[in-house]
Amino acid sequence: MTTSKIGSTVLGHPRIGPNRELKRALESYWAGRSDEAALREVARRLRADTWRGLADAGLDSVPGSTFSYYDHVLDTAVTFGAVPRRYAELGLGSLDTYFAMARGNDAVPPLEMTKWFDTNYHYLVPEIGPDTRFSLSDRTVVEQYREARELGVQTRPVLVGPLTFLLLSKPAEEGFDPLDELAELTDAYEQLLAELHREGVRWVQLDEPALAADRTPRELDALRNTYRRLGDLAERPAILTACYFGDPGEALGVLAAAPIEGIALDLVTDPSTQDRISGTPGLSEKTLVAGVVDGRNVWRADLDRCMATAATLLGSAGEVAIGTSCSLLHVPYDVEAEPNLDPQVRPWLSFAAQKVREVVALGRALREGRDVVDSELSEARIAIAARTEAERVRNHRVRARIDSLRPADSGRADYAERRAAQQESLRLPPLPTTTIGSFPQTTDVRKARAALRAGRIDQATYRQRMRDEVERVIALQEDLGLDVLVHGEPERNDMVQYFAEQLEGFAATENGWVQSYGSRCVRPPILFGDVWRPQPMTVEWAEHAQRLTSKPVKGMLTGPVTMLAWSFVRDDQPQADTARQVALAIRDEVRDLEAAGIRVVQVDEPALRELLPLRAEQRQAYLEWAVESFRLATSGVSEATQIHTHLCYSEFGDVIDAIVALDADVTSIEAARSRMEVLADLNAVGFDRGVGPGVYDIHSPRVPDVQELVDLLEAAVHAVPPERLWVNPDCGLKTRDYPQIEPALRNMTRAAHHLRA
Ligand SMILES: CN1c2c(nc(N)[nH]c2=O)NC[C@@H]1CNc1ccc(C(=O)N[C@@H](CCC(=O)N[C@@H](CCC(=O)N[C@@H](CCC(=O)O)C(=O)O)C(=O)O)C(=O)O)cc1
Ligand SMILES: N[C@@H](CCS)C(=O)O
Ligand SMILES: [Zn+2]
Repeated sequence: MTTSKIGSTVLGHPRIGPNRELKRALESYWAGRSDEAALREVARRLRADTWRGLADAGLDSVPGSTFSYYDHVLDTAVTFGAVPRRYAELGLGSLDTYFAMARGNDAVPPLEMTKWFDTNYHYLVPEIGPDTRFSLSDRTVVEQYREARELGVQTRPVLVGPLTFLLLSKPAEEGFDPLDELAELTDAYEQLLAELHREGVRWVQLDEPALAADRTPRELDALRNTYRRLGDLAERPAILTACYFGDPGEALGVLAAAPIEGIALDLVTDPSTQDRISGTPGLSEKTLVAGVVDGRNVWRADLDRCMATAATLLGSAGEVAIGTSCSLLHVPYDVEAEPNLDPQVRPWLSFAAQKVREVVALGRALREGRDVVDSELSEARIAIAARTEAERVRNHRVRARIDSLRPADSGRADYAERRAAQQESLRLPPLPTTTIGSFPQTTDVRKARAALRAGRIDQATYRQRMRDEVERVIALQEDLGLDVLVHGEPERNDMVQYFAEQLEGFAATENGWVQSYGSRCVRPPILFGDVWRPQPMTVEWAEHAQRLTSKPVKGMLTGPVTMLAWSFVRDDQPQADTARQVALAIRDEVRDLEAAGIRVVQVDEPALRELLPLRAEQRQAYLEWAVESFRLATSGVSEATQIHTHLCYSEFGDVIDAIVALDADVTSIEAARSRMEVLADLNAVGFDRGVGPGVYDIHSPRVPDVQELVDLLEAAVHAVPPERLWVNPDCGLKTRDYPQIEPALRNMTRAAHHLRA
């Protein structure tokens, strides 16, 4: 096989559309406002624009699978026939079967959704069982290659690699191991590779990010066997295996020894990857795609440093190509779409469009010499120097305050003392009922915010509408008989962005949308400098709500770890230092809430598990700063103030000790889908605080009936003494509608009253 060069490339691209065209088309189709043909047309246009844009920008190799109707892991499952029978039997067309797997419908719940490694993107978990018959069942990959070729663009199809696919899957039944099916799945990949070869595909990219996590000898053997088999196939495109989100460790040697043509490495996340390359035999014949441009953060690349890295690799591989560290899926489209960004910060940034240009410039510099891209190099140099030297980035008040912190600032009074003081202050019934914070973000609420942005209404009108919404939410909770109320968070566009917009050191974007799952997007704020809270951020809303009721209203804040996890964070200081600064800002807010008469404050940390390093050896250091920052944020109040925290996204096993160490008075935790198993895990580590295992899954529109809630609560009471048990949903209600949540919450309070009796 003669292998063409890769030169310069990106490993993947955003796909929601520069103006969220796909989001709108999907939601319109799901709501029955438009038909399949209209949706397919939007999709076709987005693909064409992306491929042409990448080719016109000068990338030597354009990734093919830059589009997905919902999720690329689901796409791979469908390609190879991993469609569980309950969806296939619905008798729907291919697109609606796909959406049934993604979203569920009246007849079936969706596949489980979970975090894509340590990112804020969520994928659908394939279910593999004895019934799964892998075969090349869907030829979208081939069709899209043809579609691009007709536009004059030669693309490199991208799929999730076979090992990562099975490692991310879950067994359809107990005792079944998806990895046992690797040989059959590899047959199906072989079939696809052969078809792609017949079409004229030159390179195919197989993503194996699972190699950035610890892998067992059995898994490494499976990797070896699979890539040997794929490599030995006579008629196939060249194979590029992409390892990203960290150092592939021993797996690099396995891949280097495999008969494949290329390996893409993430040279941003972990410095040890670069050191590993020179000591790895077998690379000298291969293409090495040096992932020197950060694919998941937004800082402008230091092109000189990237060039230096690429240059040191030149002797190690047959071809050194320039690439991004991972897919650009995790960054917004274009800095140019942000006219109102802070002008000082703007030149420091690079979104997908800018990153493509950086990769192209580096590719040319490596091939033709630095002179050909002299202006790009010097422009980058000026921006990097400006960012390094900017006084804006340092706030001396914050630094002095951090320096003066003492260990006592991260600890509260003894729990027994706190418990007594809180009982005295709150006088709650047994099994108190509450919610996690947000109530439905109705169209009216979002329209009011859009109107404010567009200048159609003024601040005062907007605020009055939000205050009216708070009144409705409080009245509803009174009517439902909940015990600890919330104001409902109507004024928040997002639980991270809302705070970032009010804190110094953060910049918010207007159009910097990044896909979180399916059609849902977020605009991660940009944390560029020392963090400072100029004034209270939530107090007036909590106070307003508290004035409307005699029940305690719970103040609602986002914790330091989650603020970092869901922002683009600075890369010029350790995350622990940044987290401490954010913690201080939250600490001040918690104290101000207390001073305003708020007796319960919840500090959400849903991303605690998400930021856990993929390699076990790095976890302890992370958990230490994560816990310390939460404690710093929450330890500034008296013992009578009850601190709650909330965690979602299950899989708490690896962070269970950290949950105890947070020292919150009450922890609400996702549990409905795992039938309360997390309670036993908490007991096993001696957790003795209040706990609210979520009793119903807010991710589904289904309304649970009283009996099933009673059953769940009975299971919970078996694991936790009733005086420690709280009753609440799994997570916030912002994505649901009132017709779903009213009966669900009513049933929840009824179930709690039943158990109390
Ligand atoms: C809990 N989750 C969150 C994560 N990350 C965050 N940063 N925030 C989170 O809450 N990660 C894990 C999970 C992921 N889950 C979700 C759930 C829901 C969404 C979601 O609904 N996103 C919204 C956008 C939210 C937002 O920013 N809203 C703004 C702007 C709204 C908007 O688009 N307005 C329209 C006009 C208004 C209209 O006509 O409706 C416009 O500008 O065109 C706001 O409310 O002001 C989404 O729509 O995707 C995300 C992650
Ligand atoms: N308080 C937030 C937490 C979501 S994880 C909410 O209720 O939406
Ligand atoms: Zn949650």
